Amino acid sequence: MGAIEIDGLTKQFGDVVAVDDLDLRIEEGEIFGFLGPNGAGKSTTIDILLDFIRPTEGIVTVLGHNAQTEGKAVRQRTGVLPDAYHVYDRLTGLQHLEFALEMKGVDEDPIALLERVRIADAAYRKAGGYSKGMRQRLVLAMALIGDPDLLILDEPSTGLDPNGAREMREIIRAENDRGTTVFFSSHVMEQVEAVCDRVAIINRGELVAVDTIDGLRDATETGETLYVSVADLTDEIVAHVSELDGVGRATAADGRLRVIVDGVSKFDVLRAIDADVVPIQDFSVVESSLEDLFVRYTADEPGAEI
Ligand SMILES: Nc1ncnc2c1ncn2[C@@H]1O[C@H](COP(=O)(O)OP(=O)(O)OP(=O)(O)O)[C@@H](O)[C@H]1O
Repeated sequence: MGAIEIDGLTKQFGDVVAVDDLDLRIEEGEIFGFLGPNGAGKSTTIDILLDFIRPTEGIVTVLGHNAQTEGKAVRQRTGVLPDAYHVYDRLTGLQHLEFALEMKGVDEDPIALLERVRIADAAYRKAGGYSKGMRQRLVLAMALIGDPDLLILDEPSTGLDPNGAREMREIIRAENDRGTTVFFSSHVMEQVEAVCDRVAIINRGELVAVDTIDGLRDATETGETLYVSVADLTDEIVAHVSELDGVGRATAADGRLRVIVDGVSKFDVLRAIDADVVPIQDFSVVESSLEDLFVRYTADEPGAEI
């Protein structure tokens, strides 16, 4: 049994197809990243997993329960960090936990939960004075009540500084070590690359890739990206390079050309850029990052940036 099984899921809002015939299976014990550009259908899919909205078509099973007919059983065993969450400014962190424990009818030590998300030292402070990252941890602590088998996190790194993002990764790993399956959506590619066993990329509601990050690299022609420095990089140069033979995609990145080579040798492409487009000052070849792969799978226009 997979932790999450999505079969033929479609969701339409009027004319908008938010999710289009999606099939996806997340195994128990995985840390799974769910990626896609703005409007790709991530939150809609998550809302269907939790039965906040109903699918137009398809069947979704979470922890062996039909998400639509057995939503209560799903929610009992699932902890959620929603995209938009609310904390009560006048209640302390501890009071939030006590309230949530009572609502769930669970007898656990609230301080231990706050320790797991590393804000126990702020237990007696009002949440109104918490930083964004502390609020996020507080909501995560509430999600951990009852030791859920599955954690669903919608953009858990939003608003966190690099230290906060690293600590969020450590918390995700620690929960996973306790046996929890983690399914999270994110735009922060480094975060996903550092922590996920597998990822799915969706674009315009459709699944475009699902694999390990190494698997995604292997599935692209070279798994490598060329970075080329030229004197004055303009949109015209990017467009011209995009049209060269053997160029899968060309974009501008930090003042350099980022070129994904498709089916020919990197040197042929470098030679063509130098001879036909613009003199090359310098170049480097790097293993494709998840961000490179994401651009490759989701950019609809040549030269488009994420
Ligand atoms: N309640 C709704 N009514 C109409 N259209 C909706 C509704 N909810 C979502 N959509 C549309 O469905 C598509 C998918 O939206 P969704 O929020 O699932 O994307 P997302 O991948 O979570 O995006 P983001 O990364 O920006 O949060 C978008 O075109 C969005 O406008």
